[in-house]
Amino acid sequence: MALMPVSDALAAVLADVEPLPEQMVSLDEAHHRVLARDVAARRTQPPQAMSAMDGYAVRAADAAAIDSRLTVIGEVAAGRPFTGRVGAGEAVRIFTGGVIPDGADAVVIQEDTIADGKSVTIKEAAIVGRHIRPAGVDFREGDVLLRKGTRLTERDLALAAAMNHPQLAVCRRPKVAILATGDELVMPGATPGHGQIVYSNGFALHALARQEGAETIDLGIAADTLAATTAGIRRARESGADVLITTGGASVGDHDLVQQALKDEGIAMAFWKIAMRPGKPMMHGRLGAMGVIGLPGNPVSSYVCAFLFMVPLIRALSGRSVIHHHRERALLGRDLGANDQREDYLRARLELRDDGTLVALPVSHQDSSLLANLAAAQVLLVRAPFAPKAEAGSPCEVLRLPV
Ligand SMILES: Nc1nc2c(c(=O)[nH]1)N[C@H]1C(S)=C(S)[C@@H](COP(=O)(O)OP(=O)(O)OC[C@H]3O[C@@H](n4cnc5c(N)ncnc54)[C@H](O)[C@@H]3O)O[C@H]1N2
Ligand code: MOO
Repeated sequence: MALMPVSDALAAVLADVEPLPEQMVSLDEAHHRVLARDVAARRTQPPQAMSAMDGYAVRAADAAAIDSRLTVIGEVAAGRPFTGRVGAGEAVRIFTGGVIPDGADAVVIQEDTIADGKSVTIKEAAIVGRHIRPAGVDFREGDVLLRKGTRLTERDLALAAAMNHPQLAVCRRPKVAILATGDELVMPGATPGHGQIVYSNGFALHALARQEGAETIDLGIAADTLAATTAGIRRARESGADVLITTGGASVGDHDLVQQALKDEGIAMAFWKIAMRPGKPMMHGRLGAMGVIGLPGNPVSSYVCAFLFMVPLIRALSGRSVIHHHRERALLGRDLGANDQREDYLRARLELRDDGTLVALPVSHQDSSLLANLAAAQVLLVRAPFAPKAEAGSPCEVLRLPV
């Protein structure tokens, strides 16, 4: 198969992907979940005009002159409205959040009054509407304030609560099973034997998937045999995973068995090999209802491909309306040579200059095994296939990596 352009590969990964079914969750469980439906206010907020300050509710006309003296006929606190009416020459003691009594059209703050038993002297002229929050100034019953596809922030939760929703309809979290392959891999903390490598890819993949709202299933490390790889793939299906992510064994070597195992299990392979660097040997297909992304084993290739393909897939399954990474403009921090047929995703540091411009400085060693400079990078600098050489200071596009 020929190398597939990155944009075509991404379109294939996302083709026909539908948001997962909805479920109701309490507000406590809804943080960072994705709304499956629009949410309309169940009440008007505030439901009545309310005081924004502690002071006196008055008729502005009676309190327009300094030293006006008004009779205090009652008190209103938050949750305890005053049932009477403020008439000429009268005032009602009021506290923040109290319902403005009938007849009153202004609040004079406590600091601008002198209270004297049953009367109050006004020391600052009242103005109609001053310190009053009109009914519905925040929102009205029926207003749609949260949209389907929104990933709920903590602020959205407060708003949903104020709209009187104890629960929200969200999409089920995607289940992402992660299977590593490689005889050479040992877990962190072990003492690696000669030629052994410490397993690292899965830690980034699980964390990235979870950060995007997925539930992850750890299928461990399969040995480089067809039987072990196939067993891992079967466990993914049995676990009900929506997505299987494999890492390693994606290339052309004698021990690269992932593609063969997937084919033996009946995968409908959409592509293998992308015109990108790092990440060329990535593959994608569907095994029944389960989407499969076969990531390359090189640690940086594995991460960059997951960032570019797994993340949008998880977002689409989660029901998010915004699934694509946002490209930002920056200036190139150093000269770059002409590019070949592979779209490049260069690890780069991002600097903010005093004049507000962003400068992306690609690290000098871009080998796909180098995790230290992946961790140190803040962005991936995107270079189109066959981009001509570019000088420091010329415009470029970057994708910010998660913090
Ligand atoms: N003749 C060719 N050789 C290679 C090609 C090619 O086109 N022709 N492509 C190269 C590219 S590009 C990549 S990327 C790699 C990807 O190969 P695999 O997916 O088969 O990866 P492995 O061989 O299994 O591993 C590569 C490397 O990464 C280490 N690794 C693997 N898994 C993990 C893990 N979970 N944690 C940490 N490190 C891991 C592994 O030990 C190897 O060192 O193929 C090139 N070859
Ligand atoms: O695609 Mo590989 O990731 O160039 O090393």
